[in-house]
Amino acid sequence: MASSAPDETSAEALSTKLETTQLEASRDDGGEEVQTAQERATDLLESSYNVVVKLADQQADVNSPLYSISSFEDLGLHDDLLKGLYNMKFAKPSKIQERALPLLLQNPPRNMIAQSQSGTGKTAAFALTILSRINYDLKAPQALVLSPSRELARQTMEVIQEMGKFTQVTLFQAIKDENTPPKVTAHVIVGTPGTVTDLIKRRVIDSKNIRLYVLDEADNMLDLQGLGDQSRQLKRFLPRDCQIVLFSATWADRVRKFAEEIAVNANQITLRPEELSVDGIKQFYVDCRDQTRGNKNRKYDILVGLYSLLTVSQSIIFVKRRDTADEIAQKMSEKHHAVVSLHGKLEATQRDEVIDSFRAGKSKVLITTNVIARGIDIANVNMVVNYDMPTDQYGRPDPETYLHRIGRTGRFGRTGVSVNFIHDDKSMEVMREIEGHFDRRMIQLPEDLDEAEEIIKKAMKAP
Ligand SMILES: Nc1ncnc2c1ncn2[C@@H]1O[C@H](COP(=O)(O)OP(=O)(O)OP(=O)(O)O)[C@@H](O)[C@H]1O
Repeated sequence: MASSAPDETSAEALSTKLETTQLEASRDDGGEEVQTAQERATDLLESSYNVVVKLADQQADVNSPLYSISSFEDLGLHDDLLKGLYNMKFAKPSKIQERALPLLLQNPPRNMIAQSQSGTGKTAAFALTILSRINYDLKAPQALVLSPSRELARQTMEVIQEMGKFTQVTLFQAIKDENTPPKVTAHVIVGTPGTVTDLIKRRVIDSKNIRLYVLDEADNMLDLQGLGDQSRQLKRFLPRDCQIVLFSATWADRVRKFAEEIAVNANQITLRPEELSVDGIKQFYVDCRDQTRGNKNRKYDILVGLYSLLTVSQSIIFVKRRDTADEIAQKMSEKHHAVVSLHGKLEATQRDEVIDSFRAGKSKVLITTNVIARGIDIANVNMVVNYDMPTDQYGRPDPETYLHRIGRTGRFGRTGVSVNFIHDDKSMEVMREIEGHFDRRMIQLPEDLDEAEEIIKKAMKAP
């Protein structure tokens, strides 16, 4: 990398700018356990609801996952990367960045299994590692990032591109239906497991120089119920000394052992389930059970009723089935809501159009299945609706998916609201189990939708 002189985007200039910004913050429980050798810490969590967290506030709450004692300069990053970070208006590292980066960058490289609450900046942690480790003179793939969905792969690619703006980095997007050259020479490959496996097998991607293998949403990527096998199989194509980095907000016990098998002797940063909820996200439910009146559409009527009252900047509604997503989207469009639906049945190009239009704010409500439950980062999403509670393939409660879904709001210190729609005793049971898992009570919204709207509105504003 060419060295760079600090310019008007320097840390000082940036922090002065930040200190003049009006922000609010609050604190609550949460925590983190860093397990390099014996080091352990129990932490609290802070949330704020503006774009950046005021430095002074962060310093006041040492237990926030957004708090750190270091600066990016302290982490020994190259000037070109610092410039990239300032350009993205990142003033200070979050806790996961502060803790993970020195471990990720140590030599000889060590594997890493890391956990941090949703929206706390895991992507930047591995993106900076990648950009720090590349030999820019070698025109060959050196880092491979796998994501569970094309939407997340595209987003991650853009983040690395943006962060590496002042470097010579080149990237390749290995997702279905992309134009593929005969030979990929880009430094970094970001893709989904199926397409990457196919390209490696066809030798379009030469894996011999890959020194960094990152599984984002790694629990999902290693879970046999998820994308398991391909991500694990891919390891055999990689050099033996390749550094393996696994990141997620959730690590169900059943997948942790796979993680430890694939990332041997890894440094680990872990959280307890009760520390995982982001306090900026206020969790509600509405009881749509209707034993007396026999209104089959009650759940839908409440949904539309709420949306006609609420002023939400952007929101995501999660449903179980693709046809439900389309059906609700159609009905809500008829009521003049700017709605789109996204699920695995759409063509790749359609999926790209839908998510791009939502990201650009052209559509306000995105109705989707679990395809984008993970990782998607859209700042204006201030409400998530679980129209159907998340369950696994056997109908059992799926707390991990729940956490990822609601984590599409309340990102990096912002506030957000989640609302669960409970339509029968089974869905109530699922919600209660999820409450127990995270040790969090969800607040019931009143039947009167005007009152419910007031409560939601207040929660969206409250720090
Ligand atoms: N140090 C920082 N300063 C300011 N903003 C940051 C910083 N680090 C990350 N962000 C921003 O915070 C948001 C969330 O980051 P990111 O998407 O990496 O979260 P995550 O931990 O990967 O979440 P998830 O678990 O949902 O995948 C992004 O918009 C990112 O640009």
